[in-house]
Amino acid sequence: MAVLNRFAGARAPANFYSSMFNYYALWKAFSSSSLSSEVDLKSTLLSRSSSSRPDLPMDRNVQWVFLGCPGVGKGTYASRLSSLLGVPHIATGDLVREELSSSGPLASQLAEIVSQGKLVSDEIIFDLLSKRLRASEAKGESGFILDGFPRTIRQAEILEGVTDIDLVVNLKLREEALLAKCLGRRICSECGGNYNITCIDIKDKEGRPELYMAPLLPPPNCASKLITRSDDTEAVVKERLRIYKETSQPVEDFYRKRGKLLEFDLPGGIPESWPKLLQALNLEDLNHKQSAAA
Ligand SMILES: Nc1ncnc2c1ncn2[C@@H]1O[C@H](COP(=O)(O)OP(=O)(O)O)[C@@H](O)[C@H]1O
Repeated sequence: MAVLNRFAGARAPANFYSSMFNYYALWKAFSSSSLSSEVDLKSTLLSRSSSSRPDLPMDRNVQWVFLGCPGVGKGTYASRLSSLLGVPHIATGDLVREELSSSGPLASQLAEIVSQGKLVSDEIIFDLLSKRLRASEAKGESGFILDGFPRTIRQAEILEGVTDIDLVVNLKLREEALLAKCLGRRICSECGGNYNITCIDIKDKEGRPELYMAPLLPPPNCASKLITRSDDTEAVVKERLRIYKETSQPVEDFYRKRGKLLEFDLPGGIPESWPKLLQALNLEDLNHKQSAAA
């Protein structure tokens, strides 16, 4: 249970609450460019932390982050782990798409940014994330697995300043597979299920399979309702990959230096990768117990 104890060790460290003033000091460091939405995120996260006050012998749920290039499968694995651990899976890309499909005031601005593969401003992201965290708190949820956030060093610094992240899982996959996986991605317009019609089959020099990922085909009731994300075109995916390398890859180093990064090379599709990921996270027993109870 080494990894789980170290990272998922549910109890907040003893100095977590006494160091809140440091968080405030750190927060103030950003205040020259401070945005009201950042303040919202801070107060939301602090109020979530204070719901497990140190004088109450209460554990808190995991607070994890998933990093990785577009197409790597962050959503797939983060969502499976969130069901296993009983915490919400919060994907900022989903929050952006929900806002986009609403008739809210931000929709047209977001449509333009997303269609070019660019990053949305920190102000908008903090605002969407704060709202989402408040909604989950109102439902009595605690902990989270963040997917797609933080994506810049500034976002990482702000998050680090307002709450304790236990573990950052960095999913990695060969570059050749990423573009193909984005282009093969399909979503059921009715249930929101994620599928992939691409079969990745990369051979080594002797023609042996080096990376094989079977397609993830939809069940018959979703098959006629599949849609493609508007930003999953070749030109936009290439731009998202470029921006990831330039702006988001430094976030890996940020967490590596803090000893929070768990690198995970995907060995193949879900059948090969999921058990290995559970092993790396020391969650095999929990998975077995839940499967047996189901
Ligand atoms: N943390 C973030 N900061 C800025 N923009 C974001 C963030 N998360 C999502 N977005 C916006 O939403 C889009 C879709 O995000 P996501 O679904 O995570 O895509 P990807 O497949 O590229 O990881 C991004 O291209 C970006 O425009």
